[in-house]
Amino acid sequence: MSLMPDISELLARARADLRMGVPIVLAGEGAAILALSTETLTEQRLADLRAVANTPIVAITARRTATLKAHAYDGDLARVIMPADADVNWVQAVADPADDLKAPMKGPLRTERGGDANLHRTALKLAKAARLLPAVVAVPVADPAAFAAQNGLTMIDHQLAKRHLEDRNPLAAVVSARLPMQVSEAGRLHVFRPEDGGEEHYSIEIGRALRDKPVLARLHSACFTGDLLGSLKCDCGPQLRAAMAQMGAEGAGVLLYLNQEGRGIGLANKMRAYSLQDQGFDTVEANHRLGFEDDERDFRLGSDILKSLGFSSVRLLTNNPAKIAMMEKTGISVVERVPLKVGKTAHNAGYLATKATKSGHLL
Ligand SMILES: Nc1nc2c(ncn2[C@@H]2O[C@H](COP(=O)(O)OP(=O)(O)OP(=O)(O)O)[C@@H](O)[C@H]2O)c(=O)[nH]1
Ligand SMILES: [Zn+2]
Repeated sequence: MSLMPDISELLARARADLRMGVPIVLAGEGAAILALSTETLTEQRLADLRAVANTPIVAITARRTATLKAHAYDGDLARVIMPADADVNWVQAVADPADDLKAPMKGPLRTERGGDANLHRTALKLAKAARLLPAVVAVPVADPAAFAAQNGLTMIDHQLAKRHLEDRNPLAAVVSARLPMQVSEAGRLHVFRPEDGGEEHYSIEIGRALRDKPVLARLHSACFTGDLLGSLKCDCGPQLRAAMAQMGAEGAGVLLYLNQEGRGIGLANKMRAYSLQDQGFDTVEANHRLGFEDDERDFRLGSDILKSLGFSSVRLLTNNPAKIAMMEKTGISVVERVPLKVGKTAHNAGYLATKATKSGHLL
């Protein structure tokens, strides 16, 4: 018998540690690093890191590196060498594009060439999964197991982590209950929880959705600003309401409400992106300047939930061809694409046009 947490539980702990500003230990074969999120870094922790090894690296994604005009010798990421006198402000200016235009970085950034960046790559994936900026400060650490035990830190085995981060966490159906709604009195809300205790996702059944026929379905990614606040910057709120209205009118449908705020980067990062959009960057450029890809969502989640509810075929309400492709690839057949062309405003015309030209959305 062992009460030890497994790798998915340790990764959940590591995400929480990064969010709190506590370092984690990533142990690979023959090498290990101590890593901290740049976003939650303090001068004290930086000094502590330097006491462990006086050679901190700031790992950033190649997207962020391109904006900083540095070399990403590691391909998808770069290991920026910290000058001896660099402080937390310096680290945060590397990681966070908020002041890129106001205070361009002085001098070229030096990045590591050669050596192994695998541990840093995994640390960046963890920062993204923690919905933080994708940037970490890291130093090498000898004897990682003893170091983690002495300091009470979470230690992650790199090989296990790498494999686990590619998989998705199995979802458990937690509870479902009747929910009469304006669009249909026959509603039912199901709550799904990932095994690692991560963010929950919801499925809302409207009317009587038969399992042996294609169901009218929508995979809706959470948009706090659009869904709840009536933001005019996107089309999410009107799309959500139009999808539900159509399901109500047809008498059946299933709405998946996926907690993938900001195309999977989280609300804080989405607001960072909005602030860059006010500096003139479009929705895709803003994501890249922050160090993210255009879209960080995993739509396999949607097919997992549909399958667990017993659906295998859908009429999908979407303008996004990537959602259709992912459904088909993961065993849900899309017999029809039902367009959702609502919610165009003077504020979001540019956003919708960018989605059409850069992300292949159908206008
Ligand atoms: N990063 C980022 N996310 C945004 C921005 N505007 C909206 N979003 C997010 O984009 C997502 C939109 O999701 P959906 O409407 O489900 O997806 P879609 O890819 O537009 O596809 P369809 O609506 O199905 O056509 C939500 O998670 C929003 O929070 C933005 O400017 N930047
Ligand atoms: Zn939105």
